[in-house]
Amino acid sequence: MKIAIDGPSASGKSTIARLLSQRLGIPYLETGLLYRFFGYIAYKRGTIELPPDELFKEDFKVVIDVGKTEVYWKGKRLSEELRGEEVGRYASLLGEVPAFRERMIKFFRELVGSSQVVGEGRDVGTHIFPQADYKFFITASPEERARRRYLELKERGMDVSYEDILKAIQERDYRDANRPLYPFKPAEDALIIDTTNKRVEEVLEYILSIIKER
Ligand SMILES: Nc1ncnc2c1ncn2[C@@H]1O[C@H](COP(=O)(O)OP(=O)(O)OP(=O)(O)O)[C@@H](O)[C@H]1O
Ligand SMILES: Nc1ccn([C@H]2C[C@H](O)[C@@H](COP(=O)(O)O)O2)c(=O)n1
Repeated sequence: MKIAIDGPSASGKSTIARLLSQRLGIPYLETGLLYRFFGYIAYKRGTIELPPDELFKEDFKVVIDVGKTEVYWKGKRLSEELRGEEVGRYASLLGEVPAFRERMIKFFRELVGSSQVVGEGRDVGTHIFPQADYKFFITASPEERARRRYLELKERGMDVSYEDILKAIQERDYRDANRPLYPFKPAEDALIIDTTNKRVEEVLEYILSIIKER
């Protein structure tokens, strides 16, 4: 079984996908983490003008398992290095490059093959696994998503402002949705779930009820 969970930044899709993976015992693929990894490489080099084939020559490894996706670079697991807004911005800018996105789609398909997966990101249900058995699009208002991201980064001890995060989210939403090729949008057959006024547990139980119904 393949489940696609897509949605905009800070909508809560990683939280839901990770919990769903654990409840179902199916490996979790956090595609945004790989975009963030290459965004990190581009950030360190100060440019996104990097051919996909050159980026993929990096010494990296991806491990997907129940409840987790891990990225290793030169043998070291990267985590906090990938979570900041600046790396996210570089990741988003790379996501605008069609050749890079096509290379990422190929990479994810080869990584998962015919195995079961809960795939989460922006284009899992539209392009990575269009034949997924279930497709959910998790969203929330920009203000609520900024609030969630603000609380998340503050809990990590980062000195951030709600206003800056809201602006970054709105800019990224606009950029992701207005890409000439591969614009960010829900799959036509995705079930859209607005979580603005919903708790994580409510969203998870609702999704599980949909999966168990079939
Ligand atoms: N329904 C919810 N209500 C309140 N907070 C939530 C909800 N869902 C997730 N959160 C919190 O919002 C923050 C962002 O969630 P998460 O990282 O899952 O979003 P995301 O869509 O994967 O973000 P991104 O794609 O930008 O990485 C986390 O701190 C998470 O605990
Ligand atoms: N499948 C994906 C996953 C992510 N991206 C881009 C878009 C985001 O701005 C950025 C970071 O992802 P996040 O950690 O916020 O999920 O990477 C994409 O274009 N396609």
